[in-house]
Amino acid sequence: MNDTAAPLHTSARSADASRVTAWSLIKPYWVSEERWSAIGLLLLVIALNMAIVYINVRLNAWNREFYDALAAKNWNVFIHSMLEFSYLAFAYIFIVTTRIWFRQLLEIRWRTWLTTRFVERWLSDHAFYRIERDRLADNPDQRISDDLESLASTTLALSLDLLSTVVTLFSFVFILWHIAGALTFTVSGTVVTIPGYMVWAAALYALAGSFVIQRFGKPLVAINYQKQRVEANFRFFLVRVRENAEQIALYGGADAERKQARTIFQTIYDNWRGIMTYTKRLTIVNAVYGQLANIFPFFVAAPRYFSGAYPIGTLFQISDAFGTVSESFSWFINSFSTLAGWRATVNRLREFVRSIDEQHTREALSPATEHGGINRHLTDTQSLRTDRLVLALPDGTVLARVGEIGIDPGARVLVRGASGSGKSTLLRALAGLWPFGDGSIDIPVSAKLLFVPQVSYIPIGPLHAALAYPSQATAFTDDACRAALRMVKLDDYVDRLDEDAHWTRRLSPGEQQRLAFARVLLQKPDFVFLDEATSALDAPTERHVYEALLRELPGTAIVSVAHRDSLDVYHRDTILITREQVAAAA
Ligand SMILES: Nc1ncnc2c1ncn2[C@@H]1O[C@H](COP(=O)(O)OP(=O)(O)OP(=O)(O)O)[C@@H](O)[C@H]1O
Repeated sequence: MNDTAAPLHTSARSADASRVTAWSLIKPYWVSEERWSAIGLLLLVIALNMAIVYINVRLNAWNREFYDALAAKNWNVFIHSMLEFSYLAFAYIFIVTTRIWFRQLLEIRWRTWLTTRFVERWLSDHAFYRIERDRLADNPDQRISDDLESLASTTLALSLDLLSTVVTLFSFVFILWHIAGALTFTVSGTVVTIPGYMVWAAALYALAGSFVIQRFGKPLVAINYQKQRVEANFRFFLVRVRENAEQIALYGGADAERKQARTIFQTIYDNWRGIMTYTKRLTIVNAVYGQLANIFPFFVAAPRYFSGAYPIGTLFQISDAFGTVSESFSWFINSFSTLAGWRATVNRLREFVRSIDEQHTREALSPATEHGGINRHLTDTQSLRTDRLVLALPDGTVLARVGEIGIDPGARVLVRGASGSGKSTLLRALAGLWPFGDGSIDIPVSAKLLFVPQVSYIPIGPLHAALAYPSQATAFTDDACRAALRMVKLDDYVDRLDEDAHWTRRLSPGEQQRLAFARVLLQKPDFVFLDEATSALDAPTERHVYEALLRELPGTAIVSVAHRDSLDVYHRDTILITREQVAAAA
């Protein structure tokens, strides 16, 4: 539907041009109105990270002093080392705790910002509706809750760790280079000297490990992506069973649901087996790498130690520095699965943003909109009018030729037609949800339109809020709500406005339809469209609610879709919708 009358094909072209990158997901927060507090927190966390690196450097030097004191049986230096260790350890504990607190604070602030923006975009311009109708992206709920949480936390973790690692690496390479010295040996009579040989050994050791891990761990990216999807599908299935518990129970559908649960869970199982396979391989490589790391530095440093180049304290200091350097080099190795999960998250969010950006593309590329689709204009008139309106399906099949209709204020119009002829589709087009077809619709710009489907959405919460929906609960006084409830014969609920409940489960379908009528009475729209809104009511109650509507809202145009003749008396005009193929076949 083309509310602004901009041609559909223009939005399709601009959507094609949009490219979503990981950076375009990360950057907006850091240049937003919250940027100064965000950057301030980030700098604080970085400073605390640097303080930890500094303490690690001090602890490394402490190794030499401590082990040399042990070897020399020097009590005074030993005690001094112990004291030094105590205050270094205390500072370490304090800084690590403060750092995690500020990092988590930054995380939740970033996530809040992201979530607000994503929810806003998802709920704007009917994106949430198009995404479901055209199946543009699966499980938006998971992307907004899990993926955004993971984007904020993992991006921070990875980037802050990377920075600490680089600083640690430089500090310890410097230490290792100086304390371990050069290795000199003779090959076929030629004297070969390798300066800072322990650093090269650590780098080679880590790079070899990285290479092997890369090879073994790469498929984890795709498997992790798949994992989030299958988990979300299963959760969605369970929620649907929960939401439709009564219908399933009445149909005796537990067996069917059990089979379905098994089938969907099988995808989780298969995915998990894939994860197990690759985790096993990664664990073997990591374990070999980790175990070797314990002895490798001693092995490499041994020749110079045995030649008497340095005392035992320095050997331990070298071993500690070597461990830190190779650990820093191998940061990529240890972070591989985190990185894989992060990439999967980013890909899912990119796909989601693209589906929002390109939500109009599917409509624009549909054969049903090649002449511009249904154009909906807001005009300065009193009446709602259609001009050469044709309703079609997304594949271009013409559903019904509605042509010209006019609905004046206070009109009473009945929409009739066989099941599947396109009556609800006509209401969707009038509501701006259905662009497929041709022609135009003029809507009075200042008119309030209200659409009441056969099954109304009722939010979980206090009855007052459920009645006021989609307005805020405060929009209507308690007295107004009570009066509306009485008018639709919901007297039992008059004193329960503050009661919190899952009203869709609590109220019978007929009561839910009466609640929807009470909403109409409260909202007082200029045009109300009732799509089989009394299908669950008995004849006297149907009469009662329609009479209340006509009496209370005399100026409101009432358009009802109905199969039953009982509503004829409340309407003056009829629109007959005839399905095109049915007519042709006849
Ligand atoms: N998103 C969609 N994609 C393809 N076809 C659709 C879609 N939505 C509706 N239809 C088809 O459009 C036709 C008209 O549907 P609509 O709901 O307007 O019928 P209706 O006249 O209101 O029927 P009923 O009286 O049974 O409620 C149906 O055949 C339906 O299957």
